[in-house]
Amino acid sequence: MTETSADEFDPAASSLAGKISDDVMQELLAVRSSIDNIDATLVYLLAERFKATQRVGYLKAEHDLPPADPGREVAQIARLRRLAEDAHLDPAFAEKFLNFIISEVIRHHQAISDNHNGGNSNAAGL
Ligand SMILES: O=C(O)C(=O)C[C@]1(C(=O)O)C=C[C@@H](O)C=C1
Repeated sequence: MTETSADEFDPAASSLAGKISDDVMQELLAVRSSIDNIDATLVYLLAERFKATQRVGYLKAEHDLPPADPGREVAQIARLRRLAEDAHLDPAFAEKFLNFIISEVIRHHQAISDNHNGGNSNAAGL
């Protein structure tokens, strides 16, 4: 089987090795195991989201629609802020995070559109 970068991951890697008690290190590693699972899930979720937005990007390019839809973004942000509050997550962080993702999506949409229109801009590597 081909070795992937995930196979090289050392879950016990730490700058704290040898500096803290074994008990504390064991507890830290146990919590980090959950963090690693959550981070992996985030990567898969983001990959799925970008697959979906790529379809939107092609649809928009084919129909000559602008990459950004500010009205949609306002609704999305208001919704995510409400969800964040319910989940006891800082709504300002949720908004910043969504804006960060959306700005990357818009960059991808722009690259798809430029490509579709015969340009050679390929900022998003698409
Ligand atoms: O739904 C769209 O129209 C998209 O292009 C997707 C998306 C998003 O990432 O959620 C990105 C850009 C738009 O401004 C709004 C939303």
